[in-house]
Amino acid sequence: MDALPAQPSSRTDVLLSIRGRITARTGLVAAGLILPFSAFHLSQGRYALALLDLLAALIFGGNAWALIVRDRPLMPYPALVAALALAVLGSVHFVGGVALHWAFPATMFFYLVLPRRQAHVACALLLLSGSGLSYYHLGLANCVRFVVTAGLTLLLMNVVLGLVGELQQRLITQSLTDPLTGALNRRGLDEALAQACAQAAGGEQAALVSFDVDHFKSINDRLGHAGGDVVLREVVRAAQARLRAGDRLYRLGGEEFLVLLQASSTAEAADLAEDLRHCIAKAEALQANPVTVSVGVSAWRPGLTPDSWLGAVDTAMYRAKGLGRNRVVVT
Ligand SMILES: Nc1nc2c(ncn2[C@@H]2O[C@H](COP(=O)(O)OP(=O)(O)OP(=O)(O)O)[C@@H](O)[C@H]2O)c(=O)[nH]1
Repeated sequence: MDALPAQPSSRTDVLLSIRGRITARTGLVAAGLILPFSAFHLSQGRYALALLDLLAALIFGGNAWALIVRDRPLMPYPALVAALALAVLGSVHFVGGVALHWAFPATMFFYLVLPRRQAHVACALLLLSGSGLSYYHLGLANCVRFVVTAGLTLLLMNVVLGLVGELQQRLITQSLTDPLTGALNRRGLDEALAQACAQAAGGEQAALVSFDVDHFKSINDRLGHAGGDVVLREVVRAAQARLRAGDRLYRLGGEEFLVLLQASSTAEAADLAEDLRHCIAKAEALQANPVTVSVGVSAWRPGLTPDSWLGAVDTAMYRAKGLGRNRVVVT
């Protein structure tokens, strides 16, 4: 059974959703910091360098402006990175090896605006050319210093991004999971149903199974609320043991659950629902206090929307209740 739908991880692109904001803010700060250098070089008669810094400040500032006002960058991020790398190397050309200091914030910026792998490549290229220039301008000892400190900067940046990715994954998992039972909660359900409807309309089969614990109030009355919680956890454990990879189990609230079955016809979903009812009734951990469930089944058919599909399976489940509970009703 799928614990969670696929989510972005530290291995994919952890900054995807906040890249624009990061780029706009760092761009504004960078433009503000670089402009005084341009003015200084101008006052010293170093016109080429003044122009280079002015260009870099305009690119950063213009890009930040476009992100803030139009919500999209002035130039694609790889082009921005290339411009920045050229500005760093250009500074070294005009000022000498000391300008290699710019390579440190530049490489960190690369990791903020590019996906990890692209940033690795961009950093490798900049550091390779930077170490060549460092050797040429500053000699072997300073070249080694540059390579080691730049390498450490990259390492630390990757550690931070790795931690961000881990925390992000943990937050996503927590926000989509019911803390009591470990089933999925309602949060991701609307999206999953909309996706399943779209796929089903395209020819794939899908079905919903809704089940509700019978007389759960009296179980709570007998065992206490904590005992009722244990029962809910065991019900989920028994159900999960029967579900297949790709099936998703949601806790809709209280003692009501929903399973989204991929690639299932009405007959297959009905069989699985019957198995679920049986597995829960016979669950070893529940033998001291056996529980039964009433189950509704609804395979997707043309015309069903996420809401009407949910309504259909709910109606089937309530019919199972009305017919005496502990049974499966297929709609
Ligand atoms: N232990 C526990 N009880 C809960 C939780 N959420 C809801 N409940 C209880 O579940 C019970 C649900 O009762 P009802 O909706 O009357 O349904 P029922 O007794 O199962 O009766 P039928 O569904 O008609 O078979 C209520 O007593 C709620 O307080 C929970 O997280 N833990």
